[in-house]
Amino acid sequence: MMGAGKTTIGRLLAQHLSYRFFDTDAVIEQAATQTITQIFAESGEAAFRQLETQVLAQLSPYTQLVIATGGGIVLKRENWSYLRHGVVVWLDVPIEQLHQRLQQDTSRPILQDQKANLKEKLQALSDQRQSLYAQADLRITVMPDESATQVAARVMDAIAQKCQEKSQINERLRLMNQETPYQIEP
Ligand SMILES: Nc1ncnc2c1ncn2[C@@H]1O[C@H](COP(=O)(O)OP(=O)(O)O)[C@@H](O)[C@H]1O
Ligand SMILES: O=C(O)C1=C[C@@H](OP(=O)(O)O)[C@@H](O)[C@H](O)C1
Ligand SMILES: [Mg+2]
Repeated sequence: MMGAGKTTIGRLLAQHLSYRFFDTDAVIEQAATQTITQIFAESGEAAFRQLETQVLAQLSPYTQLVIATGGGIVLKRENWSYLRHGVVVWLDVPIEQLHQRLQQDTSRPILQDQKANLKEKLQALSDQRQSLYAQADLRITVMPDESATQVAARVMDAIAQKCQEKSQINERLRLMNQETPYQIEP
């Protein structure tokens, strides 16, 4: 979700891993030489979503990078084929924290006309997207008082564990394929 910490924690993860870091919103802003707010105002959300897909498609084949996406990346089915090139992490942050973080924010156009009932808007967006966020490989439930550094450390551990599980499964599959096939008596 917006405000969950994707940009902040993504950058920390990249530093820790010595990977390159890209934020799809920042790449779009640089390429369009417009802010996200200007793109929404002048070209509309659909145009923004197209740019978002283009940027993700261009970044996804690369390895050794961390991509922080916008919270709406999950909305297009096509985006999932690109996201699946990597390990997808869902930072699940309580609405109360998102609300606190985004009250003064002016850079997220979807929230700007709803400031009076920001919490309701966030709750509605979260409800709409919950089943999509749940398609992530990893869900990190962030505690209200957890710092970005602490969250980044937990994401690192969870990714390491996920990779270990995957390599164990692959090793088991490899061994199974090596076994002599069962012979049926004539
Ligand atoms: N764990 C955290 N604890 C407190 N504030 C955070 C934490 N993670 C991010 N923030 C703050 O919340 C705001 C939104 O973070 P950001 O990384 O831009 O989120 P996103 O990219 O998911 O929208 C920023 O002001 C950031 O400093
Ligand atoms: O959730 C969304 O639909 C959006 C999230 C934003 O990014 P963050 O999630 O980094 O705030 C940005 O892409 C745009 O304002 C739309
Ligand atoms: Mg962001």
